[in-house]
Amino acid sequence: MDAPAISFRKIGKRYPDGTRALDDVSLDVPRGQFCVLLGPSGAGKSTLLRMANRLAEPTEGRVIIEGRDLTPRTMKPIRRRIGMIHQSFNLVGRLSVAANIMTGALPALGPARVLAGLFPDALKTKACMLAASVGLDPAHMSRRADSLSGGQQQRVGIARAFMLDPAIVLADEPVASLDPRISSDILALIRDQARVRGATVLCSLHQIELARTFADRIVALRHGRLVFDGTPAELDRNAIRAIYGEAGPVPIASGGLAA
Ligand SMILES: Nc1ncnc2c1ncn2[C@@H]1O[C@H](COP(=O)(O)OP(=O)(O)OP(=O)(O)O)[C@@H](O)[C@H]1O
Repeated sequence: MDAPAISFRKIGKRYPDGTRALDDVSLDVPRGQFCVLLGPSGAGKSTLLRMANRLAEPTEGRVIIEGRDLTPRTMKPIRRRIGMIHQSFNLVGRLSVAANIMTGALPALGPARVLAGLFPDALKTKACMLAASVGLDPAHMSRRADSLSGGQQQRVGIARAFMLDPAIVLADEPVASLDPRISSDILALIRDQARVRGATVLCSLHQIELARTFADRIVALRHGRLVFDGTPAELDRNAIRAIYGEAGPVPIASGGLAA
């Protein structure tokens, strides 16, 4: 049987200032799954997600990607297999949309070629194809990234994440900086792009309704511990209370619920 795309085994994380962010978290994400991480602010979602490409290091436990232990030695080849989508897009505002999309090839090209803007023609063709598939107009390609709307910038972020045909996409609150009205469009885009390419998605969210709509599976953290693991249908009132406590999640403007 295939190894899971991502395995977290007994993960603990204590930051240098003593903050205990994660405690004994074990989770297998099978290949092709759209797995959403829920939990109140400070629950440890970002810390766990960032461990999958070693942007954060566990103080206890193991991270295994497609059957291989993630270590300083294996990090480079494994990072080529992983795309990342950020909450605040993380684009270089003064660079063109095309250049931003092509920076997604950095793990393969290396920083020197990317900084010099030396992109092979095949990558330029691929960037155009990806831009079209995320709904960007060809006229956008030469525009500065910071001249685009937030929703358009996140489309650039999604195209960039798929540049190296990743097996895994990590999406860290990808709609938190966006107008709630376009959050569904952006999540649908991530899900559909991943589905077409057979990629696994681990995505942290604050909005329960969006999690229910898009997730194959929902996993939740509270105070750094796993407190829920089930299908969207299993995320009932009791589960929500276990995740967010008596006060419950905070309502947000879209009519959905946020932590
Ligand atoms: N670099 C750091 N140094 C010290 N503590 C940190 C650091 N990064 C995160 N933390 C702490 O670790 C805990 C988990 O943080 P994390 O960002 O993973 O939570 P989260 O669930 O993603 O929160 P949010 O939804 O607000 O983004 C919090 O208490 C946070 O303050």
